[in-house]
Amino acid sequence: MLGFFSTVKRAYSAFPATAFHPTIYALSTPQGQRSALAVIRITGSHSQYVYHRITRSLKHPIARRASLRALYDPQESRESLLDSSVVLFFQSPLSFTGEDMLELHVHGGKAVVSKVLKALEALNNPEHNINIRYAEAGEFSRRAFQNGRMDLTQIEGVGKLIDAETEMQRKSALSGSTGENKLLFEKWRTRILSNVAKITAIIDFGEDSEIEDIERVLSSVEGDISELAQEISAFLTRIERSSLVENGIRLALVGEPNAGKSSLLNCITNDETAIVSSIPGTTRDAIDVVLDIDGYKVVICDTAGIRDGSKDVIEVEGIKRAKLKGSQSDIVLLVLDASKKPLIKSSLLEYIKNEMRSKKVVIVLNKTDITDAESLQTIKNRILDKLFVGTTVIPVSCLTHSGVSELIAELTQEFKKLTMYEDGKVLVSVSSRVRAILKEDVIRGIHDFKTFYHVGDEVMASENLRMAADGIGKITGDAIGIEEILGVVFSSFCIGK
Ligand SMILES: Nc1nc2c(ncn2[C@@H]2O[C@H](COP(=O)(O)OP(=O)(O)OP(=O)(O)O)[C@@H](O)[C@H]2O)c(=O)[nH]1
Repeated sequence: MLGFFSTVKRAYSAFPATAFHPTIYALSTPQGQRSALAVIRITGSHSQYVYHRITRSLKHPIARRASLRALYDPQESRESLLDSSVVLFFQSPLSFTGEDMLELHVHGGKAVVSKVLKALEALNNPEHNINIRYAEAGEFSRRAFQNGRMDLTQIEGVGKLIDAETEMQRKSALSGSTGENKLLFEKWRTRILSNVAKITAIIDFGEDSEIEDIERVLSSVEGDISELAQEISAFLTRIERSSLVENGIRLALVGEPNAGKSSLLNCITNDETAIVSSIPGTTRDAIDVVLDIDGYKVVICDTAGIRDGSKDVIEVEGIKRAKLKGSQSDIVLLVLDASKKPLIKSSLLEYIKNEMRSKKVVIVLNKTDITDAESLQTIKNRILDKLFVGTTVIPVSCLTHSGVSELIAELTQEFKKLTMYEDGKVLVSVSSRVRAILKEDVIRGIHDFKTFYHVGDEVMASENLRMAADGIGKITGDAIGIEEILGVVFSSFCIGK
């Protein structure tokens, strides 16, 4: 009996849902770049055919074994060697897409890649039912989804993993790509559906039951759903924190003219990895630099010096923008010139105290190389005791770089605090699609369930719970009518993914 079922299962799974779709191919490594290797992937029922034609081998490829093969142009004579390549074959269903898949690891020269791609294109022969074409964006992942190899959250997680630029972005993408989120969403869906089943039983058979039994079941449903709503809300908070990791923590350098803001930016960028080069505006405008600081994506903004009484329209505009950047940032670095008297003008002091009240402000006491130790200690005490009680003061010298590593260590602690949900809980990054469905379908469904539950309308209460469950189905791709969702998910993918 067991043998029969396992045979049936094998026969079924060996036949992917996309079996009659054209075989597709694409360059999976970056396009148009000279490199040691380039990987061309082919997926679909004609993958083996491609293998035979392009290697001129009559033997079946051995699955999951890398072998060195000469590649030939199938259209030309025996001498038409294209390249010598490592070839890997994956047999359906045990491949990324669930279909037969072939990988050609060719040399990464532009001419080699272009010639091999042309050779694959020439294998298209619709008259003989051999449909082979270049893949569309996200088509490999789409087939993986269609053949049940991954759900939508995993596919979106893989997309985020590929896009990750920093260590924290990589970490937060993992829960999606490894299927951890999928398991959590499935658990929620099952929990909601089991509560829907309980209410449905009461609607259908309630007349035959004792009133106390009905009330007991309904209140257990309400209790369980309330608990679940809290769990989902906590998950949403974790997602919100993770969006800081994804979009970058915004750090504004604010201070009076000549305090050393640009010098500090240069110090930090020298020490850390610049992910993207500086994005200049006009010389007096705010400048954003994107950095990787200890695994966190950080957008540092150098702003125009803030001072009163300027008549220069461009400077006035620069000051206005500097203040705006300060208020839009997550952390403000207030740069003060320790050698200057007064240390800070009252207008800037008031501005920081009033406008930056709700923000983390770190005071950077610059130019310590030209300030004696005694005065420095007096200034530090004055800041901590009078000017900005309870803030953090880091003395630095942009000239000698002293104190810069302490400043970076302090900032990293702040980044941790900003992005941490609860001790030990890792960040979780999901697509904006998933976030929207959780808020609009799932949380709203649960909210409306409670409203109808409290007025005693079990039918509408259960209908809204079902809507919440369908929302989760939309997230993972289990919902009926999924086609409209697929376009949204795969539109952001690149070719060969
Ligand atoms: N001695 C000393 N000079 C410094 C230090 N940091 C900056 N400077 C000098 O201070 C002057 C102003 O530095 P900037 O970095 O341009 O100051 P800023 O705050 O960006 O100035 P604005 O663009 O006018 O707002 C320059 O001459 C720097 O060389 C430091 O740590 N020690």
